[in-house]
Amino acid sequence: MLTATHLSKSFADLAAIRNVSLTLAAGQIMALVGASGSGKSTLLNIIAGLLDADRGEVRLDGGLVIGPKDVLVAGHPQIRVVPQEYQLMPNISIRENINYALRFYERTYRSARVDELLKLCRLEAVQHHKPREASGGEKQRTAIARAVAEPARVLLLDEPFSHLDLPNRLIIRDLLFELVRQQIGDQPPPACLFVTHDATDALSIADQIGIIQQGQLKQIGTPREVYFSPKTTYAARMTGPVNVFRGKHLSVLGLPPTHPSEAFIGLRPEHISLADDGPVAGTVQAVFFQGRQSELDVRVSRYVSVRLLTERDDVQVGDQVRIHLNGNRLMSIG
Ligand SMILES: Nc1ncnc2c1ncn2[C@@H]1O[C@H](COP(=O)(O)OP(=O)(O)OP(=O)(O)O)[C@@H](O)[C@H]1O
Repeated sequence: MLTATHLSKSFADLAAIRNVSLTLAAGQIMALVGASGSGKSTLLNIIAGLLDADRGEVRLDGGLVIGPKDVLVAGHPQIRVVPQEYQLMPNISIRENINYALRFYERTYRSARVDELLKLCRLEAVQHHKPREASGGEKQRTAIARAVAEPARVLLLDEPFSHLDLPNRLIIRDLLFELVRQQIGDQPPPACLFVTHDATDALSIADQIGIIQQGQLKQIGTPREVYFSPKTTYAARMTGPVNVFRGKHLSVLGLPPTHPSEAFIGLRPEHISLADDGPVAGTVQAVFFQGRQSELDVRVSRYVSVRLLTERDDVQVGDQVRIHLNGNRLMSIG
């Protein structure tokens, strides 16, 4: 069990991390989602024992994770970090990069373990390539293989999806999913924490999502809890497309006045539908094709437009449509 308690960290007069606490159990994946500059990397480095916190502490299974100022070599042997820039050794092959992490092990075991990791991380075909000959996805997978080569209790990843195309993002997602279920010998599976500014992958893979804003952990919950019950507009927007309007707009949207007029209300696009007998009329302003469905912008009054999802593919800009909003899915977001 990893626990961070009341962590704070300032750089000069900038409070980068403010009183953050979290817990993460073995075999669990947590994603910290936040905008650029919200403090994600700073928090990750403190948890890894690579940066000293000003206040608070990190413990792994009860033992203190000591910051760099009090140890000879920064970091914790059971906490592995996959940095954003991979930091592979450039002059040796992918196989040798992974092998290096196991250099203190006996040769036969080492070779078998490297083979296993190359297979798991789908790197067999490129194992003899140098990092510069590898794609971003392959480098990312090499960095992950290297990090988990020895059994670890915690795997920390900084923006593991950010530079990758969709197929590679899916490979990494599946790989992380597999890794936290893998037990080596009698060791428990690792806990995994990653930081990201894009919640798409986080929603599909994480057991817990934390929303970080200006150094504060504003909300923590399952992906469904945070997605469907965000506490703030920021949490709603960080986790996906959302319509945000005021209580006073409910009537123009065909809904009863259940909220104070200045209250912010959110409604996900999937909870608004085109319906021939819908109570609200509007004009289609934009159509964004997304494959299985399209996202439509529909203007319902001079001041109110909504975004909705439809599987219909016969709708065009300028069409007059009728819509239905699912009032049961309104989210109070402050
Ligand atoms: N070593 C440092 N010295 C001074 N300020 C720093 C240092 N490291 C981070 N900061 C500042 O702390 C804040 C949080 O930075 P951090 O890198 O943790 O954010 P982030 O959420 O990871 O951002 P990004 O998504 O852009 O990587 C930023 O305002 C940043 O400029």
